[in-house]
Amino acid sequence: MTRPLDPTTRESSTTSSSALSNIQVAGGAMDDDNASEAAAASTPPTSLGDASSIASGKDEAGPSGRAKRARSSVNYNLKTLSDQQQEEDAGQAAKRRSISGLTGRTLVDDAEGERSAKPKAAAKKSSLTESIPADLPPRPVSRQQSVKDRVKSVAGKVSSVLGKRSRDVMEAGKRKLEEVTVKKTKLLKELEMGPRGVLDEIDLEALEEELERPSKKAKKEVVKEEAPAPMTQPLPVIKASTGKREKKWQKEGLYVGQTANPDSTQSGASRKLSKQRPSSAMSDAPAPMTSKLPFLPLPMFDYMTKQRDFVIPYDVFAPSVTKHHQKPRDWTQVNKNRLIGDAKDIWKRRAQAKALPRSLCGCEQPAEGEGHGCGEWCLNRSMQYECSEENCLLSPEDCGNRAFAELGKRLEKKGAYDVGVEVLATGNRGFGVRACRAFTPGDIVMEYTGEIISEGECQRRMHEVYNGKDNYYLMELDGGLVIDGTKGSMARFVNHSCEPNCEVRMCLVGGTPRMGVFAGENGVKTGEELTYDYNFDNFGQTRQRCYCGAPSCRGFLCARLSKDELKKWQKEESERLAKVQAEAEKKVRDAAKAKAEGGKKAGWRGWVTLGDIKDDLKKELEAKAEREKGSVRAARLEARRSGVPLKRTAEAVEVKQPKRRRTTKTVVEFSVKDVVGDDAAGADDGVKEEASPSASPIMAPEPGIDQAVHEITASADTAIEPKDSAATKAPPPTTEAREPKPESSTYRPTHKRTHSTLSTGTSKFTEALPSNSTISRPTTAPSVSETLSKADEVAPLLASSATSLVSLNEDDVLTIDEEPAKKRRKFGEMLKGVAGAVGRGLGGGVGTKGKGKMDGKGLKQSTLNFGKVGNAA
Ligand SMILES: C[S@@+](CC[C@H](N)C(=O)[O-])C[C@H]1O[C@@H](n2cnc3c(N)ncnc32)[C@H](O)[C@@H]1O
Repeated sequence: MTRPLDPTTRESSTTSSSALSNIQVAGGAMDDDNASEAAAASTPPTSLGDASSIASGKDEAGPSGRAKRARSSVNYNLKTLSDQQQEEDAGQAAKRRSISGLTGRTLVDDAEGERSAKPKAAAKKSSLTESIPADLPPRPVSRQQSVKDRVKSVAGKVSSVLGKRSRDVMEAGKRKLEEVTVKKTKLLKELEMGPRGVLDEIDLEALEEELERPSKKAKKEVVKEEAPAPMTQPLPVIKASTGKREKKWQKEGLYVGQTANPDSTQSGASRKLSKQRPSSAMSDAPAPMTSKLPFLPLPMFDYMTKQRDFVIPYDVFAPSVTKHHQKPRDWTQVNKNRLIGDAKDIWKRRAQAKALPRSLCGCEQPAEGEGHGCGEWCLNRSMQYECSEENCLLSPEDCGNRAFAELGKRLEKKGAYDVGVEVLATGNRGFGVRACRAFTPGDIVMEYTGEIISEGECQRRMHEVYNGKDNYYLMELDGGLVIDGTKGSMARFVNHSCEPNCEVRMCLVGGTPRMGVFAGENGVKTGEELTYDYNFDNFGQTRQRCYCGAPSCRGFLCARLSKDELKKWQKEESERLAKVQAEAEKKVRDAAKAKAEGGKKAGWRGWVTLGDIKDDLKKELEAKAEREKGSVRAARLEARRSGVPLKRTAEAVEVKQPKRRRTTKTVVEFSVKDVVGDDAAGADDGVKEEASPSASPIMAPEPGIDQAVHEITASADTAIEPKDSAATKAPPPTTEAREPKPESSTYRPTHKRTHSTLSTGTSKFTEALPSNSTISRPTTAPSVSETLSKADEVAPLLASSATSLVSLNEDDVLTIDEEPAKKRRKFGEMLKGVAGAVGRGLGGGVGTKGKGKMDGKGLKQSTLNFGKVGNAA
């Protein structure tokens, strides 16, 4: 017969209750399986034999209706144990109670106390006892919670604390429970050996606490176990702290934080969806997804799970950052084709021959949302005709084969975005073209325009005009015609690539062939350099290296070379390089050799070594002395030295003095370079003459100044003639011929000047000189020493009789101005100064620009424009 179990009795204690009975009750409170085990295991050995216990136990268990697993080794009869319990004397019970430490009082006292404290419970119990048949032993009531109960409640607490977080926490609790069960089993085994109050040794309070507050280690474990299921996108790597907080930048835009492989985290439906979604040719962005992110997904990700057309509202346009960068110089931009020379005839003939009746392409109107018509199968398109009103029934909006018309409309707007391209310098390939907007596959980017020439003209230009140039802009058009983009559109700057993003196609627009640069099959992104495959069979005379940088680069601006060709080329190239190197080395050796020989001729054009000048000077003085041997001049000089006057010849006496005349202003300008000589000067300069046309009576220049002016201008004049010409070799006029000169006698230069009539003879001062007339700088001129010696000679003469003031302007031009006699001396001084300056230049080493200031003492601050003077080494 079963007895109803009042839950309150489990907590209350009766006189008959004991520690042992507690165990029994606790066993009853457990689930069925454990109950039997616990009951059996927790029952202490009886005084009865084990066999009878087992037998009676079996008998008693039957009616209770509880499933009891038979234990092979030991089983205990609860009923027997209960009876026995009742028969135990109070002393024994009190002893046990005191051992248990649950209360300090004896069991009897305890029982009595409890009875008085809980009369209701006792009354209830008595009523219950009354309802129980007398033959049944009173049910022992536990006054203390069983170990298992407590463990369970602790586990419950644990799970209530952490349970919501994870099942794993529960698992941890379960493990603890098992541990406790093991401990308990051990304990009961010990009890089997005799009651030793081992139970009391278990610190249940501590255990409870331990379970309530898991250790740090346990916490860590829990956190570890709590970590969410692995995500497809690896979590950011946490670096060892450097003590400094580093900012973590997001690498990309919208898709940051998404997994790299959305499939693994996507639901079946969204996986399917993402497969259906067409991958954008223009974007590398991963497909949107909803994954188990550590944070809530942004709203846009929700939108992205739904399939819909996605249109970027506007094309991204990057205005040029190279606006002020280097721009091509020799480029005349021409945006329309121009027929040149015989190309016109070819064009006409071609037009006549091709004047076929046009037919309609017959393409159908595209359905709503289907894009453009006149696609791949358009008849016009396949024949390289552009559709127009004449050959296509579709509207311009619906037709997809009107590239040039579209381009025309775009360019009409003239905006930078509409043009969409810009020229910029590339690193190693000259100029190139960059897209400053995106172009979808097949879009026309620009037209290749220029001069349309015939093939014959093309060959001629190649050999005569562009020979030796690095860049050619010749593009074959059609039917023996070529577009020369030298004067053409921006398309001429498009470089070659072995993996291009554009292609060049010819199209007949209204019967006229036009070349266009079209975006390739992958389109063109903003900022990309436009390229197409030149596809040269042979690019110019030499093979040019290709610097396109594509992985499949062919290496050269030509069709791919065979292995043999490549080997041959490499051999030739290495030979050529070796030759160039040898030449360079030879030059260096020669220079070193020349330096070792004393620096002679070691310099380059414009440099004169000191040794050269000294040698030249010496040689020329000797030659001059030789020339003048027996000359009138030599005689005169000798006469001066000796003090014996020179006897004048009859011829000389006959020479009439020219009539003195005065001009208001006669300015003769000489370049210092003309004075000091071309081999020293090295730059173009002129000798300017300026004279007032109005002649006024002036003093005729004295023979001395005439001679001086002659000498100076002669140095310029002779320079126009080759040095070895008869004029320069002719002996100088005799003294008799020059001083005094007959009025009619005029010194005429040995050559005709076309642009200037610088007067060199006295009578010529009467001539009206064109104002600012200039004598071009001679290409060859007397050497420095020649000029210097002349200057030395001329100076005293001028000092005594010159009528001109000579000044030197910024452009190293000597200006001779007619001035009162008191200033004449200065000319001589100046020339001396020139000589001095030359000397200083030689000593100082550098004289780069003819420039000077003159004061009473001579030329100051002079630097002479005959290049660098000094030791070239
Ligand atoms: C039609 S032009 C292109 C524009 C040219 N870069 C310029 O500055 O005028 C062709 C020339 O550009 C150079 N070039 C073009 N593509 C090149 C490449 N991939 N590698 C090396 N040079 C290239 C070659 O000198 C070639 O002769």
